[in-house]
Amino acid sequence: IGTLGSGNHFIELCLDENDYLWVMLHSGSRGIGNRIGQYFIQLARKEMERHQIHLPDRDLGYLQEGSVYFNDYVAAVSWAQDYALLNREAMMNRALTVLKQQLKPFTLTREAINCHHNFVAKEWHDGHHVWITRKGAIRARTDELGIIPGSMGARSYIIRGKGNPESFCSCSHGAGRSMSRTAAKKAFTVDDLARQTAGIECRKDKGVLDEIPGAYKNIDKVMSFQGDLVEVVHTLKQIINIKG
Ligand SMILES: Nc1nc2c(ncn2[C@@H]2O[C@H](COP(=O)(O)O)[C@@H](O)[C@H]2O)c(=O)[nH]1
Ligand SMILES: [Mn+2]
Repeated sequence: IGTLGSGNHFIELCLDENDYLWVMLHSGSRGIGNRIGQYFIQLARKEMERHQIHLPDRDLGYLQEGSVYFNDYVAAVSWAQDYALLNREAMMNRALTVLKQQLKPFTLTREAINCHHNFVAKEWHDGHHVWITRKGAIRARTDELGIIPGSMGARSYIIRGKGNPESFCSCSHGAGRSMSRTAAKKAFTVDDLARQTAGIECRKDKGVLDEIPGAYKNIDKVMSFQGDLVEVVHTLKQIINIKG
C-alpha cells in the first residue's frame, strides 16, 4: 500500500487560477481490480456455456444478479475499490507530510476530492435500482465535485456535476488517449516530449514517451463536449509531475 503504479498514474502539484496549490493524484487498485475483472469474465463465459446461453460475442457473458458468483464479484470489486481509496489516502498523506517539511507553513483549505473512475455501483436511476459500471468515467451527480485530468502537459479541471440523467449522472475521467502507446513511441521523440512539457518539472526520458501530451486528446475540446454534464469550478496547471 502507498505505491503509485506505472502507466498513466501520476502525482502532480498544480496551481489553480488563483495560484492556490493543489496536489492531484491518479492511481487505482494496483492491478488487483483488473485481475478480479479477468477472473469473473472467465467465470461468466463458463456460466454461459453451462446454461447453454448463446450470445453474439462471448464478451457479453454475464453473471445473474443474486447468484453466488454475482455476489462474490460485487464483494471482490468493492474490496478493490476500498483498497484503491486507502492506497490514494496513504500516498496523499505522505505527499502532504513532505510538503509540510519542505515548504513554508501552509494551511489546507479544502477537503480532498475523491473519485473512483473504474467502478461498479448500485444506484437509483429513472425509478429503478440499476448496476452502473463506469470505466474511464466518474460520477457527476448534482453538485458532486470531481477531477478531470488532461495529460502530463495540459490543464486539468475540478468540476461540479450537473446530475444529467442522460449520462446516468456521469462524465469523462480525462481527455483519454488519441493514439496507442506503441503508436506514440513511433510518432514522437524525446525532444517532442521536452517541448510539450516545457516549464513543467517532470520526467522527459524515453521511458515515458508513451505518456507524451500529444498522445492524448485535447482536454479543452473534451470539456467543451461535456458542458451538459459538468460545470468547471477550477482550472489547474501542473508545475511538477511525477509518473509512476
Ligand atoms: N494531469 C495529468 N493528466 C494525465 C496524466 N496522464 C494521463 N492523464 C489524464 O488522466 C486520464 C486518466 O484516465 P484513465 O481513465 O485513462 O485512467 C487520462 O485519460 C488522461 O487524460 C498526467 O500525467 N497528468
Ligand atoms: Mn486510471
